[in-house]
Amino acid sequence: MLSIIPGKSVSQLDKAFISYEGITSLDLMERAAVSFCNWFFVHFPKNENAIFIFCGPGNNGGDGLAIARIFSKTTDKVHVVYFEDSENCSNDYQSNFAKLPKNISKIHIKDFSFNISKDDFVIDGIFGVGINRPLEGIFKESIEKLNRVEGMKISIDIPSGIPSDAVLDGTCFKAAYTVTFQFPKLSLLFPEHASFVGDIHIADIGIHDDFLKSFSNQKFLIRKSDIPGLHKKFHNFSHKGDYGRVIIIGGSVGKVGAVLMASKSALRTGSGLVHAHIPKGERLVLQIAVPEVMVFDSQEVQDYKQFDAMGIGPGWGMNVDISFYRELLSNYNKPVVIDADGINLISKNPDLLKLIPKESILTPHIKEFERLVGICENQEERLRKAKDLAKKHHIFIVLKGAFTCISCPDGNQYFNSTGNKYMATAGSGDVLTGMITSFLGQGYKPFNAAVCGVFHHGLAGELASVVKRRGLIASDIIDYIPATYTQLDID
Ligand SMILES: NC(=O)C1=CN([C@@H]2O[C@H](COP(=O)(O)OP(=O)(O)OC[C@H]3O[C@@H](n4cnc5c(N)ncnc54)[C@H](O)[C@@H]3O)[C@@H](O)[C@H]2O)[C@@H](O)CC1
Ligand SMILES: Nc1ncnc2c1ncn2[C@@H]1O[C@H](COP(=O)(O)OP(=O)(O)O)[C@@H](O)[C@H]1O
Ligand SMILES: [K+]
Repeated sequence: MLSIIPGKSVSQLDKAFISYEGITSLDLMERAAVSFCNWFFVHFPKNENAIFIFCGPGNNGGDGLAIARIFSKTTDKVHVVYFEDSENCSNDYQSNFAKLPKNISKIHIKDFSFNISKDDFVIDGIFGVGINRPLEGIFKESIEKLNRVEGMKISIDIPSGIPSDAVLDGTCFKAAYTVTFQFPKLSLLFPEHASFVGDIHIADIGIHDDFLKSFSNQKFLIRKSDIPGLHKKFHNFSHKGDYGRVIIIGGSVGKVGAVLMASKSALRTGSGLVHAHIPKGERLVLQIAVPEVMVFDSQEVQDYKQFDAMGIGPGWGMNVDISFYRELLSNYNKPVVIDADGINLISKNPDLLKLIPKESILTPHIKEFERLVGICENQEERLRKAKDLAKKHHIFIVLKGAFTCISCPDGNQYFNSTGNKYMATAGSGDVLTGMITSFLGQGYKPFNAAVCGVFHHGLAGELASVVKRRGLIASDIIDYIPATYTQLDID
């Protein structure tokens, strides 16, 4: 897992790393600039347009200057727009300013015309993680002007204005891309910043994972390379019992599709035996749609303990016999997955919270989460409350959305890196419920089930989006679950 370091620790990290590597801070800045340019050249291989690089007074501006120098080797159309005289800027800024070649034009921001055409590049090196107050004066005015001009806008490390760990207060540069160094800054993952951050690329500057870990703040990004090691291996003589017997409990008149999608997803994720518990009158449709699923109503299930895992809540409605739910949670002594109305019912009956088996996984979207913990001002507050809830009740909270966050009982928080906007469609949460339930039933530890669930779910969505784009529906995600095993080379 990739550690996410708080902004205030970045300079300590920097110092420790350069002394460990035996390099200077200027060398590290050069690595950052080279890494940025490598990304740029791959992304925009045929660039013949002007590149305007806006450099603030700190090391983010220093990065901008080093980038300008590298660009100037291949084009004469590089313009540095600066805010402060070099002697008032950081040391590494000054060194890079002194190294600027002659073919780069240097313009003070006050003399800049903001005459930028739509094919030009606007590179934002105004502020990085060192920002410590909302923008004012010339910085605010310039960024507001830049947000109005056309051009391909790219931020270095973080869009100028966003604090690295908190929610934006005031003005911010609006980037189409953010090329961030070594790890994503926490605030890049907040929904409030989506329209400023654009697409995120993590540029490697050679600080290895183990080194980062010692500066981590219990926050991590889940990467592709983390996933294979979390999967169980099954031998060639495995039988369906080894792959788990699970049940999805939910459905109500007109909402049985949610159970259908969750149970089909559990099958596609690898469950050996999938059962569905839905109201009696709704059985036929599910049986016809997914004949592999065994369908029951509550009278027919004698003992829920026979199941290796349960997924509770898809399409359940609020008209549920709460004493049945209470008994279900009280008598089952293994972790369960709770989603949708399973969560909403807990919000209405908070005494249920303490009955949830330890290490269970709750998968709320933002609204469901706020029903549970109260309205939150922003993502910062949601993350704080998710962490507290997970610790207090010894459960996992999977707060869904872009960069879904898994809060763990030990206080760690893991952000998913797969998925996309096309997955914002009815039923995609039911698919996730089925997938996590399936992994639990296959004997995965709850943490591994949650991480594999969100990662494979997002990856299935990405694969389906290649052909479906805005037309993607939740069933398409299910169809692509098997392909995620191929992608990750998991047999
Ligand atoms: N270890 C790393 O991650 C590396 C970081 N580097 C770069 O260094 C950046 C951080 O550099 P700095 O710490 O110099 O921070 P910044 O470049 O963000 O600038 C901080 C400076 O701006 C001033 N300032 C802060 N908020 C202001 C505001 N609202 N109005 C006016 N002035 C304000 C501060 O007093 C300080 O002088 C990173 O974002 C990244 O771009 C790279 O050079 C290389 C390695
Ligand atoms: N913009 C997005 N980027 C990445 N994933 C997304 C995005 N929007 C939605 N998702 C994912 O799709 C799923 C939606 O779940 P949910 O809101 O419960 O949908 P539903 O209630 O319709 O089933 C979640 O897993 C969420 O993380
Ligand atoms: K920036």
